[in-house]
Amino acid sequence: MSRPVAVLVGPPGAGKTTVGELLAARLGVTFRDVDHDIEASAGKPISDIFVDDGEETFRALEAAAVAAALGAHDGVLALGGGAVLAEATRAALRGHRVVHLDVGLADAVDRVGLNTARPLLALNPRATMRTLLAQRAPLYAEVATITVTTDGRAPEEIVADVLAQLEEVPA
Ligand SMILES: Nc1ncnc2c1ncn2[C@@H]1O[C@H](COP(=O)(O)OP(=O)(O)OP(=O)(O)O)[C@@H](O)[C@H]1O
Ligand SMILES: O=C(O)C1=C[C@@H](O)[C@@H](O)[C@H](O)C1
Ligand SMILES: [Mg+2]
Repeated sequence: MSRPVAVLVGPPGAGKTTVGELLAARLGVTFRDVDHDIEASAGKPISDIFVDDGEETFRALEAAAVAAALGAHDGVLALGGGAVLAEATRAALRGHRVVHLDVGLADAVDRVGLNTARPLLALNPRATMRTLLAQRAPLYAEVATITVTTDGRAPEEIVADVLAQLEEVPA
């Protein structure tokens, strides 16, 4: 049984994948992204899972993939932006070092752009992102042991902040 050195959560565009890869490199550990795990198991992109099978099926696959990765990965683990919606996942995160990458509406929309790989944001990205940030803020706060703001900051600077805060939080 392994446990991640850090689990990254946050909205789409927070930089979980970007910062997670850099953080893992700095720590000399491997990086794993639950979104990629789900795509590998399903054999298709997340956008196709949403279209073919629906969001409810995706969320069930996601909760199972998070539970599996939490028990099997000892590096940096990034969760999908909506993983914290599942109560079971929030419970499973207790006792882990969970880093919330916080991002405001303007930066999140800028970063996500018009990328249709994010099915929830394919229509009206700005309004959807605003609703999503408001609904999920309390959930990210509930699971986080560390919160790092990412607005207007380069990934390297965010990683340095995460590393400094990780040193202060017992493993
Ligand atoms: N701190 C940053 N400053 C500027 N651009 C960034 C920053 N972090 C990430 N980006 C860019 O924003 C986009 C989204 O980043 P990334 O895919 O890492 O986000 P994510 O949190 O993993 O999103 P998702 O939940 O959709 O997987 C990418 O194009 C990335 O290069
Ligand atoms: O914010 C969300 O609900 C999502 C974010 C992505 O990471 C993917 O997990 C998927 O597109 C759903
Ligand atoms: Mg990502």
